[in-house]
Amino acid sequence: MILQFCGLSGAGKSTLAKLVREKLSRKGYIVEILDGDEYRQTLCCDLGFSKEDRKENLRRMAFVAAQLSKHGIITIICAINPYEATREEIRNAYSNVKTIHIDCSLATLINRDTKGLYRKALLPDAHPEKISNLTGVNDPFEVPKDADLYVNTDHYNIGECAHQIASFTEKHFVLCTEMESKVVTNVIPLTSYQSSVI
Ligand SMILES: Nc1ncnc2c1ncn2[C@@H]1O[C@H](COP(=O)(O)OS(=O)(=O)O)[C@@H](OP(=O)(O)O)[C@H]1O
Ligand SMILES: Nc1ncnc2c1ncn2[C@@H]1O[C@H](COP(=O)(O)OP(=O)(O)O)[C@@H](O)[C@H]1O
Repeated sequence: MILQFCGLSGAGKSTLAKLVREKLSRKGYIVEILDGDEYRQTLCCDLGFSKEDRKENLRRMAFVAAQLSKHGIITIICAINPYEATREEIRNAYSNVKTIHIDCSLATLINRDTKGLYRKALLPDAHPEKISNLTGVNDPFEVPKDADLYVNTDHYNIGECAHQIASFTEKHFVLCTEMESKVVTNVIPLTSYQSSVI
């Protein structure tokens, strides 16, 4: 299973992914997080923030996610993932992909500004520290029309949001042997999966 998060910087993707991993691990699930921040320092260190580069970033992350997902690992793609076409491409390319929109208002994000990115993006154009291409400020975010789950981190606290995602994941988790080809065979009930990993 692949959880394709999307949402603006600071919306809570990494925080919630870690908490969801913690909650699900306690129940015997194996969860891996592919974090955009980490991938951009390693596998995707050649990429910037143009539309094409973001698309390529997601393509690589989705490929890795699918490799892990084939083995029953719940894999969270934790990236801004701003374009509908890219999200759709990932949904079409791999099996059991769920899109989770981690939403938060820009006003709250500017207030949180955990990485100082919003301050820099909002500087005057000529300022030497000014950054461009910050999603939600000077780069687009296409709101998903058909997210499988919508989580609002303005209105719900961290614990409540993590609970919403973990419950959703448990409800939709199936372990298949032929994930990639979309031929869903040998669906193993969770109970036998859990007893085999514990
Ligand atoms: N324009 C710009 N300039 C500098 N830094 C930026 C910019 N946009 C994003 N970031 C930072 O990069 C982190 C990873 O981005 P992503 O890989 O998730 O982006 S994308 O999915 O490819 O659109 C992203 O991580 P998060 O803050 O966790 O979302 C940001 O810290
Ligand atoms: N309901 C919430 N869910 C997730 N994070 C929240 C929430 N409320 C406040 N926060 C805070 O917002 C920040 C989100 O940062 P982070 O998880 O790194 O976001 P992202 O990965 O989307 O860039 C953290 O400092 C976190 O404590």
